[in-house]
Amino acid sequence: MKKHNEKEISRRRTFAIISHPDAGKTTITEKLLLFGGAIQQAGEVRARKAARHATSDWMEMEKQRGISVTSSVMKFTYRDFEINLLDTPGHNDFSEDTYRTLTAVDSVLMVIDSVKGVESQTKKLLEVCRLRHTPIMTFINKLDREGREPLDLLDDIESTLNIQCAPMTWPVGMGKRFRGTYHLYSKELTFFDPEADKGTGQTITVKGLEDPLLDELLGSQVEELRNDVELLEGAAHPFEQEAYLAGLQTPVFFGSAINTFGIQQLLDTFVEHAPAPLPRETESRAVSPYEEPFTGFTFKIQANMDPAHRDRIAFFRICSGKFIRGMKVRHIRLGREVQIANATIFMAQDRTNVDEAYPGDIIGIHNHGTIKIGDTFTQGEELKYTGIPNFAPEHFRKVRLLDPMKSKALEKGLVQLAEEGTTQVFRPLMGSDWIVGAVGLLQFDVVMHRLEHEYKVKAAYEPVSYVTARWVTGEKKKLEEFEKKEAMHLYRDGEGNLAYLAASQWRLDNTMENWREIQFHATREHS
Ligand SMILES: Nc1nc2c(ncn2[C@@H]2O[C@H](COP(=O)(O)OP(=O)(O)OP(=O)(O)O)[C@@H](O)[C@H]2O)c(=O)[nH]1
Repeated sequence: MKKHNEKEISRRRTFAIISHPDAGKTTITEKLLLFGGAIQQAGEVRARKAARHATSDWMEMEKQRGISVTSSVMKFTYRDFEINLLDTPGHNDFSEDTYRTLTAVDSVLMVIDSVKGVESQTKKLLEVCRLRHTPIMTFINKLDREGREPLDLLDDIESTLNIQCAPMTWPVGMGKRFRGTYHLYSKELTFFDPEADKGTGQTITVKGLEDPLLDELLGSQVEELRNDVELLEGAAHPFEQEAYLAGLQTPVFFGSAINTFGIQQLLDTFVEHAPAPLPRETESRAVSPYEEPFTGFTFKIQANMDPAHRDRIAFFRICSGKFIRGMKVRHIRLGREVQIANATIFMAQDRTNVDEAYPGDIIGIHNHGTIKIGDTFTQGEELKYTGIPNFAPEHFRKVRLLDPMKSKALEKGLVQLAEEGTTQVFRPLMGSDWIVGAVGLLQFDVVMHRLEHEYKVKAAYEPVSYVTARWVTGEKKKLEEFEKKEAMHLYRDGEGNLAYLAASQWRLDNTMENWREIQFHATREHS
């Protein structure tokens, strides 16, 4: 098969950073952008983020919507590579979008705080990567602080996340005694020097660990390094590109992001080893990025700046072919030809109109609610990309309508907001109160605010005792029986799919145990 656009595709890297809040994601993003020349000084990303988080009040956040759109995708170049870094909202704005973004990347960078080890949010995000065998590169951050023993950290990653570690660099000391890292493959010793440009002092290549030059350079700390590396032989794995690409092994780097130390090593290995855009599955076949016809899918919808217009931006991942402004494409779900006259590409600093784009790139398509998450666009072929699911919510609220005359408007608002994908809505089989479910708590405030301002509906939340949900499917008769017996806990989501809500994990496990013929799903593909 002829490889179309080969040069452009092979130099693209599309990835996201996964980490627990405070591990250093923003700091690393900033340093990566500095290397890419996309920002001139450290602090720019943080300033934008601070503006976004200055208040948890949604009114304020709404003013900042433009900012969150721009920082959702950051495109920059490094050496000859075109890099798309997709933001995974953390803290307050953690939502289903955070999970779904991971379905649109080709690899991820996992950041671990050396003091804290593997933390809960990292674990959750990694589970999502596992669904697609996404390749993972690891950066262990904050070596300038007294953290856990490096061997202990590798053990934590291996056992908690069930992935092999292949250390690429190894730290010499930590905290006040942090001297730098030794590269296990290039045999380079790189000195940490917080005073130097980019936190990095001299780099000296030695002949190996036994080289007496190391004794001279490291003094008494050389034994520590030798002992650690000897222990590594039994405890860790040599780097294997295939195992990394299969998501079975993660290459590990050590550094200090705030001091820019270790970032360039990481970035160089990343562009050289991380995968270029990969083939993607559709319901009928896998599509290679090198195919000539243009195809791709939507993974995120964001309401635009002006709430009065219900204008939305669909974040669209290109999977094959070449995008050219003004091109006609087929919107598969609607079975309609549409012209994409106006798309946006997200540069690290701002948004610009895009004239052409390639697989791996993310473009923003303006629309008035016609595009939904998971929608496929092609140049004619009937394809539907898979693997862009909804994720089961973890928080729930009952919605109480304050003006009974507005029940239609409430329904419309809840369903439309759910279509944007950060919340889900559930209508009970018995009773009439809607339930909103979300992966992150801030989304509840967002829904209330938008119901009031965009749909003119006044409502309030009431607590409800659910903690988890599963979509259920099964053979017709069994499902009817299940519906009858469990009706109190059964709901239909915005698209009419049956879902079971449970008040505890124990309750869910128990129900699953009792209803073995019913299938319970933690994710649901878009119809
Ligand atoms: N000592 C030390 N502190 C660091 C390092 N990297 C980041 N930090 C600090 O750790 C804190 C969190 O860093 P961020 O980059 O904001 O972390 P984040 O993961 O983006 O956090 P959220 O945006 O809250 O999710 C900040 O105070 C940073 O200055 C490092 O290498 N060493």
